[in-house]
Amino acid sequence: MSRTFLKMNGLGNDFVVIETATQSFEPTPEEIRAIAKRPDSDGKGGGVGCDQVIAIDPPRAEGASAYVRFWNSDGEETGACGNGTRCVAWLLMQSAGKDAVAFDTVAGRLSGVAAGEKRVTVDMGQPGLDWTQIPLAEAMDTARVELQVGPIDAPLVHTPVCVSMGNPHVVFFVDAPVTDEFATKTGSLVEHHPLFSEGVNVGFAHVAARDHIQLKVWERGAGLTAACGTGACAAQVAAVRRGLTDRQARVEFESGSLVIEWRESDGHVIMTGPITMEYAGKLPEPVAA
Ligand SMILES: N[C@H](CCC[C@H](N)C(=O)O)C(=O)O
Repeated sequence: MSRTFLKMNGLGNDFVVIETATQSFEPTPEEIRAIAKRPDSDGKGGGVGCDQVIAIDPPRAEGASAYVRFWNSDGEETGACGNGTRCVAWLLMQSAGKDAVAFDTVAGRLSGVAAGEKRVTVDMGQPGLDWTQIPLAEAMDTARVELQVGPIDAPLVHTPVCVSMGNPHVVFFVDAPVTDEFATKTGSLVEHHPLFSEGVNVGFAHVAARDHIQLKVWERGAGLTAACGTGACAAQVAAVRRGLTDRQARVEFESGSLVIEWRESDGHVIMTGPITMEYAGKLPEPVAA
């Protein structure tokens, strides 16, 4: 029997969401890639098409409503997905008729609360700031990483900040919002730089005001996405570390904004933003190996 899924997005960063209480889902990287492949991306047909695939498994611990797994469209599993976390929190609250929920991921426990019509606030926990938490391949001050891209005497971007939100992020501060082409060219160079032992999500952040960042993210294993929730969290944490923004800021993508607070009291990063339910569908049967 073919498996059902929900197609959702957070500011256009889109997901295929599969609940596994009633259907099994233990995908190979090839199966993830087949699901995530954009239809007609290469004229050879495609799958559903998404940036990430998300599994909502039955809970494994007291107090959690579920255990959640994330995969990038390249087939690799990742530890966090902010926009996806808001979508999962919304689904779990809807099905329980509640306005608060907690669930577990490989990166730890996350909690969400309803924040209005199809809007969710998620506590993303504390950021990882030590080089071993990003992780980096060598000891370094993550607030001023010795890395630059482009000509030595006129680098395109340099001296970024690194932050882990359960997944690795490097944030370059830029004087003006960057184009898709710049983010693609530069981000794809940095994504697999040897300094980042597990790869990295690459953010280009323009601080427009002390409460306003304009951001574009080249995602590890997914490329340029319309928005990136953990990227927005990382950019705000990076900006506060550099003294560029106050503790709460609006992080704006071309597709819309998230509100991110790096809470002074407990160091948790709180993200608020919209979710979109697109449609329900059936997965094609996996090709027999
Ligand atoms: N789109 C996701 C980020 C996925 C991160 C993934 N690209 C990784 O390898 O860490 C978000 O909203 O946070």
